[in-house]
Amino acid sequence: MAASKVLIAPFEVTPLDIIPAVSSTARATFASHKTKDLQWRLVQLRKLYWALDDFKPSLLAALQQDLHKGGYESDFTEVDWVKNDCLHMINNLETFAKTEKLKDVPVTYSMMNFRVKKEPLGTVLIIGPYNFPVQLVLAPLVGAIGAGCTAVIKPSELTPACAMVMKEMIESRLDRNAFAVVNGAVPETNALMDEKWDKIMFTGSAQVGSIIARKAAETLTPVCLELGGRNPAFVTKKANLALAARRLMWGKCLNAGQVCMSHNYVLVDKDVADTFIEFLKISYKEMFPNGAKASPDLSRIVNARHFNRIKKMLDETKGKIVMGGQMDESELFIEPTAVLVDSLDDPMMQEESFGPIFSVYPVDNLDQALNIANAVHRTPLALMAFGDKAETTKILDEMTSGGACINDAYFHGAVHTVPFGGVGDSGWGAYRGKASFDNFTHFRTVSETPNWMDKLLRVRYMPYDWSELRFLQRWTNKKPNFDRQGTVAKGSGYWMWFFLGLGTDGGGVKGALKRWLVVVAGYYLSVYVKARRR
Ligand SMILES: NC(=O)c1ccc[n+]([C@@H]2O[C@H](COP(=O)([O-])OP(=O)(O)OC[C@H]3O[C@@H](n4cnc5c(N)ncnc54)[C@H](O)[C@@H]3O)[C@@H](O)[C@H]2O)c1
Ligand SMILES: CC1=C(/C=C/C(C)=C/C=C/C(C)=C/C=C/C=C(C)/C=C/C=C(C)/C=C/C=C(\C)C=O)C(C)(C)CCC1
Repeated sequence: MAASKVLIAPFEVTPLDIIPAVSSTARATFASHKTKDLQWRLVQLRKLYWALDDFKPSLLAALQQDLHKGGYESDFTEVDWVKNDCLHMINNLETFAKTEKLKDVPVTYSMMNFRVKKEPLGTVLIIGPYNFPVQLVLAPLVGAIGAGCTAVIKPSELTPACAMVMKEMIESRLDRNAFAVVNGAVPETNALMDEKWDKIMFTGSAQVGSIIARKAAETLTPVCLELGGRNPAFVTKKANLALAARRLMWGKCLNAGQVCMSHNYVLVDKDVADTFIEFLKISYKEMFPNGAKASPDLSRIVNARHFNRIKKMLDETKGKIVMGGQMDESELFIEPTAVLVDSLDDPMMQEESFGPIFSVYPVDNLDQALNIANAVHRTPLALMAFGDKAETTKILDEMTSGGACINDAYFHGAVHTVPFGGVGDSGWGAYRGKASFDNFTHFRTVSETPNWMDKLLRVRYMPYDWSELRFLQRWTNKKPNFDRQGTVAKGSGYWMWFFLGLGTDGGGVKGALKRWLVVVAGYYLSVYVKARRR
């Protein structure tokens, strides 16, 4: 799609003195209750869908201008991706928003209609990063609209063209009193943080995330934090090395590796390290036959500061560059680069790359790989595992991460309908699909006591009467099926199931059915054999 002919307004910082009014307008709109109407929310989501369609040329041009992001990636992972997200919310909103009957209620209270009512949290602030400047503010917005919140968005100032197009798009197409965009950097974010919000959703670095969380704590404002991490990839001897190399290369080349989930380093079995590196080079050639610099498909680094941050990692590494290594500051170009390292202290292991460079660290075995990965960063945002079933199971069992992908680069985080989020210092909370709705929703438990029940409720009123309590307890308290050592006691119920299930408690009902099947088959076989003998 041609993106070059579109005119984008120069970046304009929102004046600090209007920020309180922007926030109070959004709060007043929420207080009017109009956002609680599902039809109102659906109309806003439908308008956002068509706004994305109509503004697509401007958004693609802005992504090209800010990040040199090609139209293909911009459409696939930003504009079209959010359109699909919008449709998913529109198509499922009624189900997500439905009041749910609570089933885990003791029979004693079952007539009190316990339920969970889904209520919008209120007015929320969405702060975005630069790497997917459209997706990472608009997907949270889809969740906020779906949940019935009003919202103010603060896009990254490092992608000014995207910020300006989104401001125009949102404020011209959505309810202006409910949704607004504030543009700017630290002073504007600080001014926004001085306002009262019902939730803050922040996507960005762990360093700024902790500033936001600290400030939010002063007013006990809940936060959803989507942060970064030093994400490991594991490649064992049993992995398909060619595929692992190709898929990991994709993960490092999409958006020039400026992807929060992409691998920082690859822990590869030392016996196959050389072969793996050869396959990386082959994949590079296949993806960029004329070299990465000449390709329209490789984004550039967002600015000189980040270019120099990445360059410094390469300058300071003690490792050996085994693929790539070219750079051109005038174009903010960095070639997809692999560095063979042998020390945990290497900057290529310790710092978040957030660019097209990664390290390859040969290991003796999977246990060593897991020890290293847990030492580098115990709670990364993502983890990628290539190996056989037993190995990938071991990796998932012995190391945590926000999300994980087996046999691919971060595909668990590429789909708009499934929950996405970090763990520990890589993030708090999740969103996307139903999780986006839940992220901005208060799950309010409601019960309703009928008038006629009052006689039954006598037991709770003063003056207390021990005999009434004992009576209630005799009828309603459940008995434990375990002793003081924590061992499950084998009572009459256990033995009944033991005999009916033909011995052992393994396999549950399915196991018992299988055993019965064997017995019945054996019986018919013996009848058949006897009949043949006659
Ligand atoms: N988990 C995720 O979904 C996810 C997605 C994308 C990026 N990230 C992470 O984000 C980082 C890169 O993005 P970035 O450089 O735009 O992040 P950043 O933290 O520098 O900036 C994010 C936002 O915070 C604002 N900001 C910056 N400094 C601030 C301060 N001192 N006080 C208040 N606000 C401030 C910026 O204006 C921007 O809008 C990487 O660490 C990456 O891993 C995480
Ligand atoms: C061919 C037919 C079919 C099968 C089609 C298949 C299997 C298609 C596969 C498509 C793939 C692999 C698409 C990849 C998409 C990648 C995306 C969208 C990446 C997204 C990246 C994101 C969101 C990044 C986020 C970054 C963050 C959060 C932080 O920085 C059938 C089976 C459909 C039948 C018809 C024919």
